[in-house]
Amino acid sequence: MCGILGLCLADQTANAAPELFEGSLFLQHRGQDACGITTSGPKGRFYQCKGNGMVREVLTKERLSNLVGNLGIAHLRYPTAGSSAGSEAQPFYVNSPYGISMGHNGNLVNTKQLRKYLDEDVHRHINTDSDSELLLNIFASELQKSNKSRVNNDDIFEALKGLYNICRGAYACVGLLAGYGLFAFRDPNGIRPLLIGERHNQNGTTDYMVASESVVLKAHNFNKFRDVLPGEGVIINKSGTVEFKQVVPLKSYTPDIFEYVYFARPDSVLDGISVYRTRLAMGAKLAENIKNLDIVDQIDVVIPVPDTSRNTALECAVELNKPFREGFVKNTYVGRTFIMPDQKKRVSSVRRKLNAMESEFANRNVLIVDDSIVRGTTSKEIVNMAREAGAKKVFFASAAPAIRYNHIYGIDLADTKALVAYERTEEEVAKVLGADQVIYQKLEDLIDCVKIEEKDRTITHFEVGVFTGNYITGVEDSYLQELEEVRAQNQKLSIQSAATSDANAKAEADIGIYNMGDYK
Ligand SMILES: O=P(O)(O)OC[C@H]1O[C@H](OP(=O)(O)OP(=O)(O)O)[C@H](O)[C@@H]1O
Ligand SMILES: NC(=O)CC[C@H](N)C(=O)O
Ligand SMILES: [Mg+2]
Repeated sequence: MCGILGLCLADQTANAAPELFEGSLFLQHRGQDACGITTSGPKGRFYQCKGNGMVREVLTKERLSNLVGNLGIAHLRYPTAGSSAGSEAQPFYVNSPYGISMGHNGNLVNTKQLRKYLDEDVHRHINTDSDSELLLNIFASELQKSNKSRVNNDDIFEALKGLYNICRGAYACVGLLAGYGLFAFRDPNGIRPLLIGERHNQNGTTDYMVASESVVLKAHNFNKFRDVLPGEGVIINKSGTVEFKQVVPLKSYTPDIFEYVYFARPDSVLDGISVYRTRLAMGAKLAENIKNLDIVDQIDVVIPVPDTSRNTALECAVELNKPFREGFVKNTYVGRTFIMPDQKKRVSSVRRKLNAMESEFANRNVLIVDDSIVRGTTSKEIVNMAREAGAKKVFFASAAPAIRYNHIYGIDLADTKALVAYERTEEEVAKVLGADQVIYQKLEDLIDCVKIEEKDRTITHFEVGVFTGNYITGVEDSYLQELEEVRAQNQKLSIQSAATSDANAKAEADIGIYNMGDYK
C-alpha cells in the first residue's frame, strides 16, 4: 500500500514542496520503503527528488529547497509489485508526450498483457519491473493519440478513458502534466482511497490538495473535501480551475476492507467511513462473539498489540466488562513491522518494537487483541513474550477473519503458503502461535462494522479477496503465479546482495536512470 499526495497552490510564485513534505509525514504509515516528490515550476520544468528511505531521510531540507514550483506530487512507497529497488521509487517520469510524472497506489493485475502491449504495439521502453511504470506509459501512449502540440482537459479525460479500458486492477493515481497542471483518478471499483480538498485563502483564491487519506487534508486546512469516485478523474489546471469527470461508469463501489482493518490512520475518514469508528465496532463485535465462548469467564484482562489494534481492544474490553491494560509498550522509533519487505527484518523488529510488562501479565489469563494475523510473525512472538512475562493462559483475538489468500491490490501479504492460516483450521493456527485459543472475527461481522448506508452514500460491499479468494476485478492464475515468482526473485536478490557484493545481483536490483544515487 502506498500513499499519494498532490498539491496545487493558487499563488504561482509559491513552492508546493514544503507542504508536500509535511503532508508526506502524515502518510508515512502507508509506505516506509521509498518516497519522492516531483514539482512543476517555471517553463513547465519538473524538479524531482526520490529514493529508498523514509521521508525524513530522503527529503532533506537541502533537497527540498531545490524543488521549485507551485504544483507538485508526492509518493510514499510500500513495494507490492516489482522489487524494492531504488529505481522503482516514485513518482515515475516520462518525457513524451509533453512531460508527465505520476504516483500510483495499488496494483495492476494484467501486467503481462500491458508489458507486451507497450513493447509490441506502442514501442515504449519500460526500464523496471514496476507496474506503476506500466500505468504511466499506458497513460502517455493514450495521451499521445490526441496528436496535438497542446492538449486540453477533454484530451486528458479521453486518455484516461483509454487507460481505464486497458488497465485492470487497483489504482488511485496523481500526476503532473508539464506546464499544464495536476490530475488524479481512481479505478472503477474504488479499491484504493483518494480524496480531494479545497482551501480558501484570505485573498479569495483556492488551493487544492489530492490525498490518499483525509487526515492530510484536515491537517493542512483543506476543510472542504470529498472522495474521488470510482472511475472519476479530476484535472486542476495550473491557474487553479478544476474539472471533474466521471470518465467511465462506476463498476462497483468496493473499497478494500483492509484499509479499515490495518492500513489507514484511525483519524482518517475514507469513502465517508470513519476508520476509528469501524475499529471500535470491530472490538464490540469481537466481544459479542467472545461472550458466547467458554473462555469468557476465564479472561482476566484485555491487552492490545500496539499500535493498530488499540481502538479495537479497548472497545472489546469495555463490552466484555473486563480490565483493559497496555501490557506491551511500543518503541515508537521502530516502524511498522508488517510492511517491511524482508521476513528476517520483520522477526527481529517485533522484539525491538514491543516489550511486555510483567506486572500486567503475571498469573493472568490474557485476551490479546490484534487487528489481523497475517504471517503470524508478530503474533507468535507476542504469545511467547506474554508467556515469558508470566501469563497463565493466552487467548488471541483478531479483528479480521483468517487470511488465507493473496492480497493482490497493493498490500504485500506474502505468498499464500506463508500465511499462517493457509490450509490451517483455527485450532491449528492456535497451535502454531502457541496460544490457548485463537478467535477470528467473522467476515459478515467485519463487513457490518465497516459498511455505510446513508442517504447520499451506500457502501455495503468491499474488496475482501484476502478472506475469500474471490477478487473484485477477477484475476488469472498466471498473475498469482507471477506474483509468487517476483517475490521469490526479490528474496533471492536480497539474500545475494546482502551476502556478497555480486555485481549482477546488484545491477538487477539497482537499475535506475533518473535522479538516483548519492544525494549529497
Ligand atoms: O501476522 P503478522 O505477520 O504477525 O502481522 C500482523 C501484525 O502486523 C501489523 O502490525 P505492525 O507492526 O505492522 O503495525 P502497527 O504498529 O500499526 O500495528 C498488524 O497490526 C499486526 O499486528
Ligand atoms: N503498495 C502500492 O500501492 C505500491 C504501488 C506499486 N504497485 C509499487 O509497487 O510501487
Ligand atoms: Mg500491529
